[in-house]
Amino acid sequence: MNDPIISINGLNKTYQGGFQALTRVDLTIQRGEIFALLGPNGAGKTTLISVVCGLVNPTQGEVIIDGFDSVRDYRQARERIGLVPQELTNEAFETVWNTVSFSRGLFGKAPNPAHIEKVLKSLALWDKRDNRLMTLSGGMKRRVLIAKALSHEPRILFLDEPTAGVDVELRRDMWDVVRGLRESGVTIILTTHYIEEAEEMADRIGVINRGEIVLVEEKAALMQKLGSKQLTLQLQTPLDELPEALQLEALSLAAEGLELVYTYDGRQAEEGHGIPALLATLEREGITFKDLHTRQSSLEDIFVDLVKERA
Ligand SMILES: Nc1ncnc2c1ncn2[C@@H]1O[C@H](COP(=O)(O)OP(=O)(O)OP(=O)(O)O)[C@@H](O)[C@H]1O
Repeated sequence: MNDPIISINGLNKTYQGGFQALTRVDLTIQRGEIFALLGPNGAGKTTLISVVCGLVNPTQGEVIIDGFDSVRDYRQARERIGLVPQELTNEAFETVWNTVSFSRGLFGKAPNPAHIEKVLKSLALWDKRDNRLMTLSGGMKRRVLIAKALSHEPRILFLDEPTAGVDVELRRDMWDVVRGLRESGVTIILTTHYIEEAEEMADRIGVINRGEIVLVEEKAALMQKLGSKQLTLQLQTPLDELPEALQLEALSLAAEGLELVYTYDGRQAEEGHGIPALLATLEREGITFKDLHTRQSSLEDIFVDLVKERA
């Protein structure tokens, strides 16, 4: 798949006062994907999104959105983007319908009640269209934010921490909503602190640290490449030490000799992880086990490692 909807080329951003928030950022977002941007606090996520949305000017470099330059062709570029912020601002007394319709007007688009109806229905807000925002639950308010961002029919949706501070159930609902949007052809870029969220939803993952993109990878490939796996065997009888045939770097004893732990990475898994050989050796050595389990390192482990390495 190579059909970029956003191309970010050689982007630098130095704020007034001299702080460099982005350094040589190159990034391509493909049409129709869900891209998750991860990074620790202050890494530059908001700055990057703000530049892409034309809210902050780049110091160097360019952003092309669906063929339009974010600075030179600001209006056309901006029109293609919906930005979902974290919080609703100051519209407590407005109704859902008016708020969402008004957002569309801000983009200079002619009213289109049929579109607003479609958006509200897709976000399960149709029954609430005449409610004032102050009477909505937290989850509904968040969906109103999405409805507002979709009101002008953007092709790209930025979600800034879409589930920050919401409970687990609501988070799952939100994930379903986002997946539904993607089905409808919207390209989605989300920032999140919840690695589980990226793991659950993203097609590709980008990690930004100290203003630099340190990694961009298909989620599946990332888990394969960087994730390690562990096989733990619970032995029938404890071992004081490993017999010579089992003295391998990847093997260790744990739980006072009652567990044999075998660690291998994704690449080894692809090449044949050596588990059959290990089991054969155990049998030859007369070592029996009563149970076994495997564990795979999560995206969270991978992320922490990556950011730590570069700190
Ligand atoms: N207007 C500004 N002027 C000067 N420095 C700024 C400005 N806005 C952001 N910064 C700095 O740029 C860096 C990146 O900030 P940014 O808000 O982009 O990070 P972030 O990754 O979104 O962080 P968080 O996850 O905490 O929201 C921070 O060090 C911040 O202090």
